[in-house]
Amino acid sequence: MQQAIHALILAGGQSTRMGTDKALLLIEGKPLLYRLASQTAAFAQTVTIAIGSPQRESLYREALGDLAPQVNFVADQFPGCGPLSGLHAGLSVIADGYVFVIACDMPQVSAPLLKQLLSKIDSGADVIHTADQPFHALYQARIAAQVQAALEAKDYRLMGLLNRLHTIELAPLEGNRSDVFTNLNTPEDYNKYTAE
Ligand SMILES: Nc1nc2c(ncn2[C@@H]2O[C@H](COP(=O)(O)OP(=O)(O)OP(=O)(O)O)[C@@H](O)[C@H]2O)c(=O)[nH]1
Repeated sequence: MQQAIHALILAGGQSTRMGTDKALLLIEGKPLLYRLASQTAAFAQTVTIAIGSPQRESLYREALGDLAPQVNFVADQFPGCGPLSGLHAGLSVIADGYVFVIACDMPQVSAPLLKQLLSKIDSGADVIHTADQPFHALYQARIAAQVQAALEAKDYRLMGLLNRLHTIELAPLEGNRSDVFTNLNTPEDYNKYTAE
């Protein structure tokens, strides 16, 4: 069965540890958000950014420049509830198919990870993830209602949600996993990454 593949970038956090908006950090002269939108647009039918607060849209449009018209921006319906709220907001506006979810503080879409996840889409599972990082994974758009139920119950744990869904957990990715799952949470993370 042919499955549509979409991308969802979670970008509604507070960046407290970084002290400045992580989505706008410059890597090789481009904002992180721009890099991820461009990398995901290369394989995804649509790219959605879960921006948290609607006030961020104009700032992020500016950061995306020429890519902005290709991107959907969606605000959280459960503000302040963390990444699960961003997952909910994104899945709610995507009609069907699988959604590749990535955090805005991850500097790189990993081709090997994507390939491993996509190898299982014929299963039709609700979620396909590796043992490394269950949020950075493929989610069926149709599970938006279950994510909403978890948020309404104030249960913000991803593992609690996954336990109620049909999931496929793949073995940890081989090779240097820090390349794939690196995320930039602090100024030290950013300085180290950009110095490499
Ligand atoms: N849409 C949305 N995304 C969120 C929310 N909270 C976190 N995220 C995103 O989820 C990813 C992981 O977030 P964290 O690093 O745990 O939190 P953060 O708020 O970004 O950073 P800290 O304030 O330093 O904890 C990042 O891409 C965030 O932008 C939220 O409430 N809504």
